[in-house]
Amino acid sequence: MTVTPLSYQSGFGNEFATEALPGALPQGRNSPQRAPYDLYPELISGTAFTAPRTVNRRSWLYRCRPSVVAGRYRAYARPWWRSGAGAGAGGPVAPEPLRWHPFPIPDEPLDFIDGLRTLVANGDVEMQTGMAAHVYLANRSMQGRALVNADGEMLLVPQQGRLFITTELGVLDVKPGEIVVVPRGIVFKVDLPDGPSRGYVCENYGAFFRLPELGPIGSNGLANARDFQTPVAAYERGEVSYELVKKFGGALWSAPMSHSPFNVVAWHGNLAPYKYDTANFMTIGSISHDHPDPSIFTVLTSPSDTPGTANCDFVIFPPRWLVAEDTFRPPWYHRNLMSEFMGLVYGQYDAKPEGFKPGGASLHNCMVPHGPDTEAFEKASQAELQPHKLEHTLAFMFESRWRFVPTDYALTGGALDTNYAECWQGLAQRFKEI
Ligand SMILES: O=C(O)Cc1cc(O)ccc1O
Ligand SMILES: [Fe+2]
Repeated sequence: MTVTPLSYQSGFGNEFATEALPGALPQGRNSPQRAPYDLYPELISGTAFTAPRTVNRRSWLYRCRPSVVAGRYRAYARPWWRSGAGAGAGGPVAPEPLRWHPFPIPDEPLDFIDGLRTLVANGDVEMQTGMAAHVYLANRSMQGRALVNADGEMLLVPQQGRLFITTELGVLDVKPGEIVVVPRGIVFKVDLPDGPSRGYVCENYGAFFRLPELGPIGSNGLANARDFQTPVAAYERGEVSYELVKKFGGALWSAPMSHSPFNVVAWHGNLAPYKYDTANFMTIGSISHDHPDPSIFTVLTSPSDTPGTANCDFVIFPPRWLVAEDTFRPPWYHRNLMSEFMGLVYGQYDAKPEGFKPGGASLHNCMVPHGPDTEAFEKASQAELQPHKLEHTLAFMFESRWRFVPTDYALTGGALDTNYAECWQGLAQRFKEI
């Protein structure tokens, strides 16, 4: 790679333009008869050509060889990476809340691809709807291989260990607390500079993630566009052989390449990977009374065809001040239409201070009742309501309009907390008719 130290372009969905060699980006046209440095122009579109301008995404890549130069694909069986509502064993999904202890990172050599385990999924990759939530449990960098996902965009939430991500469009260094999104169809590889690493992945089969509308909040707030960081062009020199692993139609495939797929010398456009530091999230909350809906914590949303009812919302619960008066401050008890998958990057989550651990997960599907555990209820209903800062904590939620189906790995892989529902059984009747 030619770029050290890493630099980024700022903004969300901009018309970015970047070249690793001076003059490599054609000016005034996209596909000149001969491009500078005899590079091949190549288009990647992330939306239909005719998608409305505001949601149209495409980029022009100027590369040493076009992507079509690759060997034949063979099936690459990886049973842990599952797709869509058929991801489970096939039986009905019990209407139970589920929780998982932290997923242990195995000792056997596993890179990001082989260490990926699907926990829950919904929708259908063929219909471009729904999503999967995975964990990755990896202990070595992807050596001589690259990954490309035709089924969806990949939102990575590192929980332990930094990720050094090489993409066709440049490189990103992502630490826990930050997230990274690689669009559908962009080739990437994951190196692990910190050794054994764990994190969560949202594989979004639906509409690409975008910033939520701000409504009465106004023109600033939540995740601000300028805090998103997209890499500058960087390319690998020389004839290095690669294995290209492709997710396509719910299955994995592998093809040999006699050169690096990371051979893009310049690019421009608005379809690009980006990272975001959740520390920059401008959190909004109640400064009078009551616990607001968690939609105020939406970082990114993938809409569905029904307005306001997301294919997937990516929501964070970051450090913040709690100041609401005469208010039960943790989440209320609730049953929701939307299905909720949660993970914890670090610290404690206020509704489940003990049982929900960093590196673990929970699932509350459509209309499955849940809320603070007994201990959290006792504490919060008696606490003296001073301004209080929730510190050193970062939980998140992938929330979807479609019910999640847990996989075999999720149910029988050893991390399931079989006593989860016990955490509410101490909620005795307190009602007294006077
Ligand atoms: O269930 C959860 O812990 C997530 C959540 C948090 C909150 O503050 C309100 C609703 C909600 O689903
Ligand atoms: Fe909830």
